Amino acid sequence: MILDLDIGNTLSKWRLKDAESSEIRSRGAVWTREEWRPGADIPNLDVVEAVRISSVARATVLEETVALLRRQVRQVYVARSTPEALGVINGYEEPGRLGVDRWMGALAGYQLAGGCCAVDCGSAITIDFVLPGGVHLGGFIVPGLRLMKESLKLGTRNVAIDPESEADALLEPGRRTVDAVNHGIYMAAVSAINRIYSEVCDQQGVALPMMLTGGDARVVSRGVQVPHAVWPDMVYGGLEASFPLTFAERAGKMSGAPSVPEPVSLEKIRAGLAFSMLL
Ligand SMILES: Nc1ncnc2c1ncn2[C@@H]1O[C@H](COP(=O)(O)OP(=O)(O)O)[C@@H](O)[C@H]1O
Ligand SMILES: CC(C)(COP(=O)(O)O)[C@@H](O)C(=O)NCCC(=O)O
Ligand SMILES: [K+]
Repeated sequence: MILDLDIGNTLSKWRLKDAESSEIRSRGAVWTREEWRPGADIPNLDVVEAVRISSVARATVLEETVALLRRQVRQVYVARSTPEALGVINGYEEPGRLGVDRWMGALAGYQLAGGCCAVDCGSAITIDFVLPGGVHLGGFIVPGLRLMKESLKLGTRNVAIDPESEADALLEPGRRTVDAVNHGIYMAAVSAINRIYSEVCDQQGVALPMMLTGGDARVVSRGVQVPHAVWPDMVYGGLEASFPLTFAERAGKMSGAPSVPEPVSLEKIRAGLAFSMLL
């Protein structure tokens, strides 16, 4: 079995993948914490022959996790943000400082679609751009839904936005604190994504396919007007592309990869921008 770890600032997600069939056997998430001890929530390492890790947690937490894993697992692969990988040129002045989850998302998006806009809706909402030739432009970081809610300190922290609620209901003015907060942070997130995407496509003269991932992707997706695909396992896709271990991965296949969304024309994006300027 292959154990893939996506350690974020809020949740540490894991996924067990069959090394022969490439089938996903199980998955889970535990709150990211300072020290890592295998508990009921981490799968039994006896069946694990390889671990692949994307982590944005503090270096010491990662080092400790890796040390613990190396004692029990033959192959441990730790993803790093590098100046170049798989045809993508890291756009950061200091490439190593780009969040590894963002780099994994960019690599997965590029392997799937070529040029793309990779949006990860987690503790933070990150928006990265890779041009058709593989040049990563860098990106934008916006507080995630939960962080925006917490920063308001209005006691609505535990009231999540209902992923099934109608999108346009979220466009209505809230008549209770929890609605005012949820509608507000939802609009802040989706407005930022829609506008940033349009501005960068306009600057670069290319309409890019957008992929959305992260724990809040489903909620945010309904408000994103840009044609896009939701790819929950996009960060894992970057691990599969970076450290291919199964037959399918060696053929470039990434689990759960969606079909590439057809972007709208550049003209339409520019018209939309011009219109928003008029408002
Ligand atoms: N099971 C869950 N427990 C807590 N938050 C969840 C859960 N599923 C989805 N979420 C939402 O996803 C967000 C965390 O998404 P995630 O992409 O895992 O963040 P990160 O990668 O920054 O740890 C939370 O802020 C919350 O809004
Ligand atoms: C921006 C992030 C905190 C997002 O992490 P996440 O929301 O997935 O927990 C992470 O990508 C990170 O720590 N980045 C390093 C700084 C940067 O990317 O510029
Ligand atoms: K994330």
